[in-house]
Amino acid sequence: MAEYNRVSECVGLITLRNPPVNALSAAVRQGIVDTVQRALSDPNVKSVVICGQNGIFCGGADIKEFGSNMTGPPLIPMIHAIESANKPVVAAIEGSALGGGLELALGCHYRIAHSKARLGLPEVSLGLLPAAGGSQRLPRLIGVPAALNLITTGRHVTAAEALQLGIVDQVTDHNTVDAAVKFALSVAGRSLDPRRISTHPCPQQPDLDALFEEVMQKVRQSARGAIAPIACVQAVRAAATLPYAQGMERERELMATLFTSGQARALQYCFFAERAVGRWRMPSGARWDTSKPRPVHKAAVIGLGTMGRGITVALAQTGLSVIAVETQEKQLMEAKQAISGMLERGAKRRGVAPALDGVIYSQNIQAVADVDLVIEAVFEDIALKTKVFQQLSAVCKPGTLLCTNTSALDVDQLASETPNPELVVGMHFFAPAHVMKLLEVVYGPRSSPQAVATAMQLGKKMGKASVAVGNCRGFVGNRMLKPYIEEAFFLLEEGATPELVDQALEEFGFPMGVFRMSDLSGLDVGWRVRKGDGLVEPGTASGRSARIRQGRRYSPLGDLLCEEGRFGQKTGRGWYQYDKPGSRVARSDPWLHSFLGAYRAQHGLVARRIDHQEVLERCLYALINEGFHILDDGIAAGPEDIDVIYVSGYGWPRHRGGPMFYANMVGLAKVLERLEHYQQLHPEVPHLQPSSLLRRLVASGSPPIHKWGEAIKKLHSQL
Ligand SMILES: CCCCCCCCCCCCC[C@H](O)CC(=O)SCCNC(=O)CCNC(=O)[C@H](O)C(C)(C)COP(=O)(O)OP(=O)(O)OC[C@H]1O[C@@H](n2cnc3c(N)ncnc32)[C@H](O)[C@@H]1OP(=O)(O)O
Repeated sequence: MAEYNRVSECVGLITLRNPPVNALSAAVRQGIVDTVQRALSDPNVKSVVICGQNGIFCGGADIKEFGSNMTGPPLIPMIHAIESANKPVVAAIEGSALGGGLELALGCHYRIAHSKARLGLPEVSLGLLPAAGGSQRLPRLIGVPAALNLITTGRHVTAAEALQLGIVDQVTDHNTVDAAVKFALSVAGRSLDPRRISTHPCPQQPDLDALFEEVMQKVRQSARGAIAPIACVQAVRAAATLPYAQGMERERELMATLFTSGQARALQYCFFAERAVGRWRMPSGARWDTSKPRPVHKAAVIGLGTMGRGITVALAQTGLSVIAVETQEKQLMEAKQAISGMLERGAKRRGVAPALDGVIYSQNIQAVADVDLVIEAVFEDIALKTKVFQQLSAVCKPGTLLCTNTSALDVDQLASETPNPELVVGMHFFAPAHVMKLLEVVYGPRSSPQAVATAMQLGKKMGKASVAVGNCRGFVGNRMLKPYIEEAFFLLEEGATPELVDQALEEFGFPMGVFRMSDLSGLDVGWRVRKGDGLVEPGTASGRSARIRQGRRYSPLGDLLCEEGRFGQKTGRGWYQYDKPGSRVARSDPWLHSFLGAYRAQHGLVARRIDHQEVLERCLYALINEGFHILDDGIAAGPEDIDVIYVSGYGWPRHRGGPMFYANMVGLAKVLERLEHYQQLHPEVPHLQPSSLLRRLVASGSPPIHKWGEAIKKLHSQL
């Protein structure tokens, strides 16, 4: 769909019409081909302007089409036809020009952008490269280093940066189409040869080989196994070293490999999953589009430890007034300094003024009387939290939403201790709360839809990937983490080392393996939880029976390390050793290896050879199996909720789409078969017992992930 009008007598105006982002669907491509042809064949038309409706130029190729048989005119010849036109074609860029949208603009002879527009080639984040000539035209236009940066990171640039880089010719604060029409009139009749980017050589670059080598090394390191960033470098290299036609051929070959790769499917799934989680539903039937959030202008944070500080910063950065409460004076002063520092650094990075005045500090809980929403972030102790909630219920104005940032305690129990349980939800942030993208919004049976809608909207305002989940031990993320960590402990007992387990997980794509992560977050955290659960016993007992607790296999390895004072990085010793407490570089620790040897001997365990595949299958399939239980219990509405939680909060490699998508890619029957295999070998490990949902899905023919909802009626997947 592209509309054609003649304006100012001799300018052909083509408007892309495909809400919401004017993606280049088959119909839009056909519309462009037809209207360009019409403009070029009209003798009264001297120049052409292409714009998009509703303030957005174009969000790129229609990603939804990638999963189907693509029909309609292909992009590349369409853009070539524009570039080789004998009348000037001007792109009027408002809103966004991304991916194929920018490639279309690069085929035009001139580009005029509104000052608020954003431009970029984000294909890499979808597992692709700019394959409608973008990888070949952009380096020719702005040079190899800048093009490499934009194409390998996929970052969006402002109009001002685009002007500085030479991507656009003019930036306007006024009506972009009017400016483009005026511009088009002014250039009518000029020679277009110098404006055809594909005919330009790439700007000369000294030490080209060294540059590509350096960038490739950097990209390989940060890609964690993703193939698209590497293909992006290869495509730009082709632009720098080959004639345009050959460069295009290389672009096509590289794209063909990426396009059919599982990684592109996974990354595109993530794109849609992140949007789908905003369309939340509760088992009661309450849903995002029928639940109106309450306005939140003023919020409060109670407790200014690490989490409370980060939450205060996240709230203040959205422009809210925040009352930050900490009863201990010394803590309050320290927190004020830390929060101000974080706000200042964040503002400097974003080039804005720090919201220091947005935060009012108080030692008195009465100060929160007129806020719209409170986030409690005191120590994880149910008695303390209950007391705080009771105080808040007495102090706050009627209707104030009471949120708890607990990561482990029972949100329903807390709600039941207040006179208005419908106003209570969990807002589970991840440390550091002003940086980490994930927010679990935890509803109980009595939470009102309005309370959930308000917390979800606030999460979105803070730029979080907010996922609504039901209340259960560990919610979604931590509940799935438990079997993953337990399997890693069991693998150590059976002969693995922390290095081996971590290497397998890091090669899979996690930024850190389970043991390095445990050292970072502190071994004492899990120890405290296990003590609370009555699982920790003195470490003198030996044999198999000493490793069965509460009727199931238990590994006391983490407890034994804690008894030695090895809490991880903060004590300089954990699963690894560190130069000094607080240092981050993990080194193999011979003490740990002999400790493991002695432990195995004490318990009559014989070390065996364990390979990466077993590590991955046991850790990941145990985690995935718990994900199926969570779906079956109705704690998550669909697999996309789990996947977004794992990709945004737990370091699951995005190019593998999240645990449930990964299970779908591996094949549900295979996951089931491997779980059954390990369950036979380890009958005392309940989390290896395949979930009945997994069995039912396999029995119903292992439908693809977006059809799980059809097979299992309880799911409310929004994919
Ligand atoms: C044998 C094999 C041969 C292989 C050869 C195959 C060759 C194929 C030829 C391809 C040529 C390559 C072309 C090109 O290089 C590839 C691309 O262009 S890929 C797309 C690149 N574009 C993007 O990544 C942009 C994605 N979108 C965004 O970043 C944002 O949506 C936005 C545009 C900045 C707007 O943001 P918001 O206002 O916040 O809105 P939302 O993000 O919530 O989006 C609203 C709504 O729109 C849907 N949507 C957005 N972009 C697209 C899109 N490009 N295609 C389809 N749909 C899109 C989004 O999903 C939302 O809908 P909802 O999911 O909520 O229903």
